[in-house]
Amino acid sequence: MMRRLYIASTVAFWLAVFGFWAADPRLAAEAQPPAPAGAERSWSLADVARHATPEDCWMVIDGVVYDFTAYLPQHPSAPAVIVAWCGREATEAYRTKTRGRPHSAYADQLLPEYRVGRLEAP
Ligand code: HEM
Repeated sequence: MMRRLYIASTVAFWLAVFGFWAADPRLAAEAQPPAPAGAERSWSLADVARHATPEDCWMVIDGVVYDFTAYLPQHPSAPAVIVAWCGREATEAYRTKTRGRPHSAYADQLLPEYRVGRLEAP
């Protein structure tokens, strides 16, 4: 009788251990390797133009598409200065701040966080 109880509880223990292991979300993450670099999404200018409001603001800078919606409230200028570029190709505006002077290296470092893909080849 005790022997059966011992075997049953041992089996139950290891089943529980296996169950927690199999349910670990980190395993699911490992099962799906990150998308290869070439698999980044491409967007057309028409796609970008559909995100042209302060509540949904995409831009293209140097062929890269960014979603700056979350950044807009942090931008140091008057909102209108940057919002005017939502939904548009904004490389020149970014390079010159529309005032003939470039953004700082710090500003450049912020860009990758907002990247959502590349502009598709014409
Ligand atoms: C594309 C349209 C944009 C325009 C027209 C624009 C314009 C400006 C202006 C007028 C200023 C304040 C005046 C000055 O510092 O000279 C400024 C500052 C700044 N902007 Fe922008 N900006 C744009 C996009 C961005 C983006 C996308 C970022 C970063 C994600 C950014 C980051 C900053 C930062 C960090 C500053 C503080 C000064 C500096 O570090 O250069 N801006 N911008």
